[in-house]
Amino acid sequence: MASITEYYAGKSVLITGATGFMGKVLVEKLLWSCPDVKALYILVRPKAGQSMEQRVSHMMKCKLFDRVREANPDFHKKIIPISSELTQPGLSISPEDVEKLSACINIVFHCAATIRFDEPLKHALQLNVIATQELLSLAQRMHHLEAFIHISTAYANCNRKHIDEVIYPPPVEPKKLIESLEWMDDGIVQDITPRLIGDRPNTYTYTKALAEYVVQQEQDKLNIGIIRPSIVGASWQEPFPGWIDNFNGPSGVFIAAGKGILRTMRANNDAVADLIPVDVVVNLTLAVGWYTAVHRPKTTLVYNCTSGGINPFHWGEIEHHVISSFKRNPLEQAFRRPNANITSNYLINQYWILVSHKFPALIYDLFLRLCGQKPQMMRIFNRLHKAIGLLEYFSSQDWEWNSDNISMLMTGPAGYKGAHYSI
Ligand SMILES: CCCCCCCC/C=C\CCCCCCCC(=O)SCCNC(=O)CCNC(=O)[C@H](O)C(C)(C)COP(=O)(O)OP(=O)(O)OC[C@H]1O[C@@H](n2cnc3c(N)ncnc32)[C@H](O)[C@@H]1OP(=O)(O)O
Ligand SMILES: NC(=O)C1=CN([C@@H]2O[C@H](COP(=O)(O)OP(=O)(O)OC[C@H]3O[C@@H](n4cnc5c(N)ncnc54)[C@H](OP(=O)(O)O)[C@@H]3O)[C@@H](O)[C@H]2O)C=CC1
Repeated sequence: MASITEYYAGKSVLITGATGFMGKVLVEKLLWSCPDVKALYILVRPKAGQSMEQRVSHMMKCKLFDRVREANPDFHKKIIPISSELTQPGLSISPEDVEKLSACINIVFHCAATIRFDEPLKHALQLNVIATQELLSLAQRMHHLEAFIHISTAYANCNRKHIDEVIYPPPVEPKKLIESLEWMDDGIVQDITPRLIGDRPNTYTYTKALAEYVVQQEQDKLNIGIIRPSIVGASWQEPFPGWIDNFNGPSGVFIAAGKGILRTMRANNDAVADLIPVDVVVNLTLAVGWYTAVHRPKTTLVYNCTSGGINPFHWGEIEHHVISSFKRNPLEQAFRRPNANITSNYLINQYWILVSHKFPALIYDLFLRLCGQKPQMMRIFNRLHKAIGLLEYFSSQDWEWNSDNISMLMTGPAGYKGAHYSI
């Protein structure tokens, strides 16, 4: 049986979301560990005044690609950007590109999504569900497709306490929801969103659950694997320890604590902080791609890519590590000396918000005004409070994920023994 590296040799891979946090690490790892991969086609849109080409060339200059660049200065020749805006019909891929992709792609990794918790439902649906449907249709036109790997989230079913590696019935039939929202204006959709999402905390988890169902519907036509990472954090080992380029999830909270801005947050000290390093998720993704293509499981396999069941770490411990490491390595231009406490008590948290957040912000803004500068601290705290308000749901409770399929992948007859792809 071909090893993972052998499997990818000569293959053409399509990646969505390659400019994102996880996508970039996936591209790098493929180029590094599978140097004989034939080509990586990446769907990219122009953004923030930069053309697709400018964005890709900027991305390849990133420190993340240093080791690949050193090993093969021509590595960029393997990356073939395809212009695509995923929210447009047909993913706005030109007919020539559709033809090209249909003729050559062997494996698809679908990483693109909106991961914002406050995304309006229509947009989250458009990107996370409708674009996924469109990509599945495109995949069905690919003559040599061996596997379609969809990146979901461990929190797609966070309305349950115990989460198995199965696709649960969707909260609503996606097709019906898409049809009904089509004629509603944004105001109406906003009004009914809380009723629709029900016991899920945001439109992100809701639409990711719908997307899983949409993907599973194609299991008779495509060879599918679904990966559900929990809270994806900085890299553990590869390409070097600690790589991260965003403020999503806890990383923004950590930075705010390191800057001495965040002093209090509501979380459960004893709840498991299910963090998973991005390189571990990417290793698993490549292993799942290989397994799905080579072993062709009869039904869609779901992989709960979580850490809490194997190596539990708690929010209370995180508080200790974050604060002590920022004390040892202080950040530049900190507002105050780092010192943050987490509490599960609402009233205590409100008290400290008043005393340690709002009052100092007020004083500092007064000082800025007196110096003839624009006040800014209260605005920063308001944004921080909005962000942590959206995160609290995840830091205040525990989930239990079954991870039998991950164990099967690592230790079963197909066990890939971890070399170069440790998970
Ligand atoms: C002492 C420590 C204690 C520890 C306790 C820790 C507790 C942590 C708790 C719980 C974590 C649980 C998490 C669960 C996760 C589930 C897992 C998943 O499945 S997926 C991922 C989930 N998705 C998200 O994490 C998105 C969450 N974020 C959002 O939804 C939004 O960002 C939001 C609503 C929080 C804020 O939105 P806005 O619009 O106010 O801000 P914006 O657009 O994000 O960025 C603010 C500014 O920062 C810049 N910025 C962002 N990233 C940057 C970067 N890398 N470099 C420089 N600037 C950056 C931006 O450009 C922007 O600046 P400009 O206003 O445009 O000037
Ligand atoms: N980060 C996390 O903690 C977790 C993430 N996940 C899942 O992992 C996947 C990747 O997440 P992550 O890398 O963190 O997310 P990012 O936000 O960093 O990346 C999202 C990617 O999707 C692309 N994208 C978004 N909108 C469009 C669009 N309209 N057209 C074309 N491309 C678009 C972005 O492109 P552009 O650069 O142009 O914006 C970017 O490449 C997602 O499916 C997410 O749900 C799951 C669990 C945890």
